[in-house]
Amino acid sequence: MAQFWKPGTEKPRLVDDEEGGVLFFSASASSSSSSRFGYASIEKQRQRLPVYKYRTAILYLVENHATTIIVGETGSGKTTQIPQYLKEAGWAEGGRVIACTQPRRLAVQAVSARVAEEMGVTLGEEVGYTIRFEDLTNSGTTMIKFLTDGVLLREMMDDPLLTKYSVVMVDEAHERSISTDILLGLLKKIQRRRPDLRLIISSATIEAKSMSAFFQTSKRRRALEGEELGPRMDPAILSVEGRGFHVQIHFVEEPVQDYVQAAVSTVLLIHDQEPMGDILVFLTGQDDIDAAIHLLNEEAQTNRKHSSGLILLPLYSGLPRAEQELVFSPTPRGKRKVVISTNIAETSLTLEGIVYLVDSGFSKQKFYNPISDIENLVVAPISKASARQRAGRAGRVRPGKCYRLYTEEYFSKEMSAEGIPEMQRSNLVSCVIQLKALGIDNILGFDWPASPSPEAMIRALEILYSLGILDDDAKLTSPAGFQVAEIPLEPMISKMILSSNELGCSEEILTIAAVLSVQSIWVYGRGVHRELDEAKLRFAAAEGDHVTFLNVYKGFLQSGKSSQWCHKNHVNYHAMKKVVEIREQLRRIAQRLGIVVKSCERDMQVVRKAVTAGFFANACRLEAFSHSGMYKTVRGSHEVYIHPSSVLFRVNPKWVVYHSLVSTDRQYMRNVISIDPSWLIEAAPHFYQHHGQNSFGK
Ligand SMILES: Nc1ncnc2c1ncn2[C@@H]1O[C@H](COP(=O)(O)OP(=O)(O)OP(=O)(O)O)[C@@H](O)[C@H]1O
Repeated sequence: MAQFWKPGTEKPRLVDDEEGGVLFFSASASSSSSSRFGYASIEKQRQRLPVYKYRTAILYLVENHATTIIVGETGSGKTTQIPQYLKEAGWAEGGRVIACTQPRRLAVQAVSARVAEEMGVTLGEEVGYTIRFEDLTNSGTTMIKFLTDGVLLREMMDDPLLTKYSVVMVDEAHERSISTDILLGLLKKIQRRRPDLRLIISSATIEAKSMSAFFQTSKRRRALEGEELGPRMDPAILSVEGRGFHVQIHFVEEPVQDYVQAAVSTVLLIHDQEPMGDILVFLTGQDDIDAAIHLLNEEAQTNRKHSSGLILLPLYSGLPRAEQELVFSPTPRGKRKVVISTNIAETSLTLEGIVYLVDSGFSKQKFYNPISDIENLVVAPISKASARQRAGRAGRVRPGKCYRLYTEEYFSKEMSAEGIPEMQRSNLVSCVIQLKALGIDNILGFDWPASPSPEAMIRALEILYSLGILDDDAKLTSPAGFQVAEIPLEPMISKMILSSNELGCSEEILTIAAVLSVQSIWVYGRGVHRELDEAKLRFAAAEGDHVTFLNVYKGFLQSGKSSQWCHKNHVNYHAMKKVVEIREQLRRIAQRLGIVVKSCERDMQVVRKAVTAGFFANACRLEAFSHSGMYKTVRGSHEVYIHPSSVLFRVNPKWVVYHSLVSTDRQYMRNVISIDPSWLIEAAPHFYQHHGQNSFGK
């Protein structure tokens, strides 16, 4: 096992701040920084990385084993160096390509840019990348290609044996996203047919033994498949010792009550007391991030001394590219960047100026209950593996400090070692459709690194059947099933888009699909609830949130996509720009699938019908005698409520469908639209009749 960061001996204490009464860390001033970091040519920097000493060993193992598992500290050089070693050793000769997958798009772009820079080539030529909706590779010249694991799965639809790749490196495999797990299962299958293909599984925080067990093939099978002719089929494990720069770890002495407030206080404390260097803060989502930025801005207005020179940069997946890229730009002299991020920045990224890390200890995670068929996005504690990855964003080009907003005792005794694989806590509708599209019919018998529950599988099959995506033999229907598999969105959204074609409202539905693909188009902040509610009223539509989104989108376009307009209306400018980007991409895909992009003008009934056609499984009915706004889900009879952020909060129409649920003290429906129950039977007769709930008395 790799060595991990040791908690610092120096414990910060929480003390009362005299001026503001907020709680601060009391950490002593940092030791010298960057003594080891001076100017060095890129070649020298590469040779200094811990992985360099293992170059020969890595190449030997890859040559001789079908699968090599590499565990090495964060920042030791796995992602940027190994693909280059492979290329230098000839694995990209003869038109073959070395692939390196990442769970996240941002990491794909950042590491490919870095590798192109190290190799002194133009990004998109010898080194390229592909992410959803964007391909920066050259089929004639690209030798090293970075891509998301989801994109590699999509490539398998056209080329099931991935014939153009000589090596596939599945990086950050500890994340265990659904795509990573499907990919691992399929790569294992491909290996049997392609002894020339090599796999590398890498991470700083992976359980190498269990991964190795997954790739282990029995001796009998090895003999049958003629191992003596090819590489050894038993996986090799290599542990890369050594780390970049020291990161001092600090824990709070007492648990914090409010991690957003504590994160803000810590940023201000670092700014007050520590030498220059940028700060990276991990919170859970756009709402937390907006709240933290709001608090820091308030601080700037009331107490300039505290916060002058801070440049605040949010970072989350819903942010438009241009805004995301600001986090990579150099910090102006005399300033300090504060990047406030979700776990999008947790793995793989090197942000050069980062010296200080603030870890809230939480992230938003999906949890699915196949019995109730309810999937929630909840704020939940992270695992030790995540905490180590977060700390590892510092100490990459100079020494760093990591402030954990949880106690050392909690970390060592209560935090789980690894997260639960996404496969075991998600709705599997998207996963099943992907496997079906890849021709895997026996999904229950598929060789998974961690098996999903059969209940979740059966639920998914049933919903896909009701959506008209699978037929009686559980095969993709033609054309609907194949079309839905082509659209890189949740199948329910894809189905909504297909239905909008028949209903003549695809213009509107593409906008709604784009808005549902970003986290929120509203600006949330502490103390601005009333202003936000008033702003929402300006756009609110009696039909519900989806129609309200159309009003906001129209207003945004009419304003000439103005940021002032957004500011005035509490609309998130970044999110709206992202909506415009995604909508354009969806429009192109829709046209390719033969969908006629057409507006229904003011007929919102067809828009609601199209939403119902995709989301009928999320239908709910208001309890007749409930004054508290209690709904019951039509399938399963679970108690749910309209989220206060919805324009239908307190309006409580009798029948609604929702897009997603969030769970706090209750189960709340987010993005809700009112419907007529007769549309449910129209949209999914099987689904409701099957559940014996076809009596929709109005
Ligand atoms: N954009 C960059 N600017 C400056 N240095 C960089 C950059 N990207 C990488 N590096 C240097 O290369 C080192 C290795 O980075 P790399 O991403 O290969 O490590 P890794 O072992 O894959 O880390 P992780 O497990 O965190 O993904 C970093 O620690 C840093 O010193």
